[in-house]
Amino acid sequence: MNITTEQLTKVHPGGRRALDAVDLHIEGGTMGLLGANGAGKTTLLRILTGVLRPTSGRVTVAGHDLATTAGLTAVKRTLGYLPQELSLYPDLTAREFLDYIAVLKGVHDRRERRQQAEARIAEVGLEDRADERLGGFSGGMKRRVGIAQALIGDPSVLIVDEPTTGLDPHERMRFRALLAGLGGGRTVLLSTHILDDVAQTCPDVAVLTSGRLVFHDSTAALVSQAAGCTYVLRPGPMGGPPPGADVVSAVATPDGPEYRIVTSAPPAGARPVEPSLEDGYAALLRADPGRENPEHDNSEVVSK
Ligand SMILES: Nc1ncnc2c1ncn2[C@@H]1O[C@H](COP(=O)(O)OP(=O)(O)OP(=O)(O)O)[C@@H](O)[C@H]1O
Repeated sequence: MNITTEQLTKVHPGGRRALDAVDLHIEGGTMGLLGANGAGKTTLLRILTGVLRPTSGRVTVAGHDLATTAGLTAVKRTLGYLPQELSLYPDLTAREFLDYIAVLKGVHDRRERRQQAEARIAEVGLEDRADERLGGFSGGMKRRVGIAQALIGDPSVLIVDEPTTGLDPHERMRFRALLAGLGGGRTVLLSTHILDDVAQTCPDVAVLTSGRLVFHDSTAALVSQAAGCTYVLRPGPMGGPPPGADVVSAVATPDGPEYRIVTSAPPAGARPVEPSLEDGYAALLRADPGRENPEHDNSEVVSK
């Protein structure tokens, strides 16, 4: 199912231009959405889900125009959303909560609701815990319930906002495996700060910077942004990273720090290495003048 935005712009109350003429076309499959804090990711997701209205521009999901009441209703039926902050009722069991969400989504037949809840519980692997109260769930289990509620109605578009933030490494791995399994036949849009999540689950990726779409291509193409400019450097115990280079990581070694850098002017002794997604992302942002302050210049006066 495809999603298209044309010249999509959102100026929030107070004048913050969170999205600036974004033209985006997603044909299907799983796409990662990256960007610094305040880059506009959540604003974009909230517009796509119909929670927020754009200031200008057009959004269509599977050909339905979100600006029309009929289009909005059709899109809400075909779309599941896991927001950053999902309120779970601690006294409800997972099964009761999913039943409640199904009621909110308009599933009035009790037997159908039960079938929906069972199917989603199985899909996210919570069969053994479905009758426990949500208040006792771990962070990872809560995210599974979050995905399960988004899947009620078997939507063909799934939008997920920073689902692995705060999860421990094992929970994150399990969650990634779950997300990868949901992609078949669905369009999944995953917003995250965790580049590994994108590297592991998303064939395609888009990057927002200060509300502008600065990249949309395959994840491999983002990695290759750093081809020929990624190095490892050990400057010795007293040495620091070379000025002008982006330090992607620094490892403490007995001989002093080892820096992984992205630079077009490698210092003597720098060893070239194969780039990762982190390197590619750093290389992309190097070219962006607003990278030091993602909110630097996108305020404007809004006239009423
Ligand atoms: N309701 C609002 N009212 C006013 N400004 C807002 C509102 N929501 C977001 N903004 C501003 O719009 C910009 C984009 O915010 P948004 O939450 O979309 O970014 P983000 O990329 O999701 O950030 P993060 O990664 O920190 O969640 C920010 O400058 C933010 O402060």
